[in-house]
Amino acid sequence: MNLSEAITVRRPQRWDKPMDASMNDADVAWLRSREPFASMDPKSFPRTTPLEGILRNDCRLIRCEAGEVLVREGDYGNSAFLVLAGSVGVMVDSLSQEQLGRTPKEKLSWSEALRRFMFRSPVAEAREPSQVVPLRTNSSGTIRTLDDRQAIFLQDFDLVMREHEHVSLGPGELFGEVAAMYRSPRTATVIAENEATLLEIRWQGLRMFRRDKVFADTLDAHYREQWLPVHLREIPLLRYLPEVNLQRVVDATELHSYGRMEWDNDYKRQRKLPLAEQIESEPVVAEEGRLPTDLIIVRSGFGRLSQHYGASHRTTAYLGKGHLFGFEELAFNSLRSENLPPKTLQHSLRAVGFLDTLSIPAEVFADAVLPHVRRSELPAEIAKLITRRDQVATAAEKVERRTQARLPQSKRDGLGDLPIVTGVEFQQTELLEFVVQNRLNNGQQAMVIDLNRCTRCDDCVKACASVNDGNPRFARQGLIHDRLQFVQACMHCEDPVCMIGCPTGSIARDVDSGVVVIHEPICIGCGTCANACPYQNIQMASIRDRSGKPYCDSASGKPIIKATKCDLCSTQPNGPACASACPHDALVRIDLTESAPLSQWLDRRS
Ligand SMILES: Nc1ncnc2c1ncn2[C@@H]1O[C@@H]2COP(=O)(O)O[C@H]2[C@H]1O
Repeated sequence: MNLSEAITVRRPQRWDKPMDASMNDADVAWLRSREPFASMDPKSFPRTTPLEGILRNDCRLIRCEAGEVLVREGDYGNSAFLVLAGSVGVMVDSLSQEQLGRTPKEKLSWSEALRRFMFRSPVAEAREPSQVVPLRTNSSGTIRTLDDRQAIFLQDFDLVMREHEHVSLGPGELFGEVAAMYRSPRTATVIAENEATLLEIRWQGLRMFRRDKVFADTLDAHYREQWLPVHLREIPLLRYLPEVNLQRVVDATELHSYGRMEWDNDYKRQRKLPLAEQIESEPVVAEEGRLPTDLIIVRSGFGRLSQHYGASHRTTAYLGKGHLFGFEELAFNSLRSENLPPKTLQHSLRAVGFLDTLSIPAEVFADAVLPHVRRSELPAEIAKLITRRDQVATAAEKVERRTQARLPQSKRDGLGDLPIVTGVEFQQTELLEFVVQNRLNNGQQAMVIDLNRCTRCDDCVKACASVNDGNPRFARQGLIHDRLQFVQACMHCEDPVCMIGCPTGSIARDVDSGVVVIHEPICIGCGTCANACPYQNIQMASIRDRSGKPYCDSASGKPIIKATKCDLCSTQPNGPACASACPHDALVRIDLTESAPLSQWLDRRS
């Protein structure tokens, strides 16, 4: 290429779009005079991202009023908040969905489902008035515009604060850092107790502030003390650990982050790369052939397991939240007899998009964790190894008692040479690679069609429309691999990017079922979720009444718009209409966050 003909443009910069364009020099100077920023050493920050720059571009000042719901338990969010003035209450007791303005989706009875079907409106996207705006009962929240924001308020705020235990946070205290740093659901609802000023810090800024050692250490110590024990206890392997052992694990665990949290922005570009290049571009967490040094637990994000295959790599499985890496190798190494060489890692682990891990050092794993893992939770080969070792030990004790002679060590451990299968055996490598490449492994309820059986009758689409206001929540289209079509319908993702930034908490995950639903009365139609969904599985729809008249906003005269998507027919007595309507058993809703369900489904059909 002749460079003299090139068109030179300024490459987009990280701070081209500040979080709050109205943040000015005076605001930044004022913030710099307050803690924790006053004590931060500007020299800790690189020239390209100075402290003042982070304050100006990654933060915004928010004024809130008593009763405003600032974050809701269970939501996803990517910012934290520093209290500058006033106070907020962190609700120790969970508030009900109704108190947060959401209407729980309850299953309809068969008769009610039938009645609704019979009397459904001929108008597409028809809604009753109660579905358009929140019911103004005493317990529901109301939406108000505050400055340029849509804020949701608790109506019976005084009563809620009196009746529910809460912790008050005042000036200088930070909240919302758990979800912002670790991409996990909000652990509590936080409400403004009075008129308060907050500094909202988006996660990129929060990570940059960690350049200041005191700030980073404070944040880490707080996480380690308050949240790490909770997160570790959620991992099945550590469920039965005595308290003292858990504390040992807490003290020794290291936290690591790989890749970029905004994976959703990158993946469309990356998936066009040839596979080898794609894999090479992924940050390596642990490498095949090396000795395992830690048990790695996926805290959030996604990982790819691969093995060398000729000059390239072959994907063998993918990992998601809660999955373990290196377990079998570490267990083998700690149980093996001395005459056997230690096992090296059978796979490499790479971050796909972003990956947050917890690493438990090998010796802590061997001493404090492995002895307390239930046999039923161990891989069969490892359980066998332990059983054989215990049998030998018991036999040795008997012999010892009888003969008073000591059994030689080599003999006692001599049954360790059992075959150990490490990692996940997988034949459908190309399918796995396709799933990871297109980040379909984010889907907990992906819609997959077996094209060998599908006759294109569209009964699935028609069934969806019949239970969804005359408008199907998907079209029979989507990525195809071999005989499988991965349909563009909400997958109820493990990492629900769509839920980040919803200003009213309208899009939320049902705690029991894991289904991501939109609570329409509090949806303000801003489109944040639809823009954020990396798979374009959310549509914005103008809504009407049963006679076909559009609803319009009384203040602006503009049509009322609502976000719509598949809700997995969570109110239907028979589950997802798409799957039940398929006359050819060609459509399935399937969990793609694990490799196994898809391969098992395919095995059953072949
Ligand atoms: N028991 C608690 N004491 C103080 N703050 C809490 C407590 N529980 C939760 N929080 C804060 O409330 C926030 C809710 O959102 P996050 O989970 O992102 O981060 C959480 C913490 O910052």
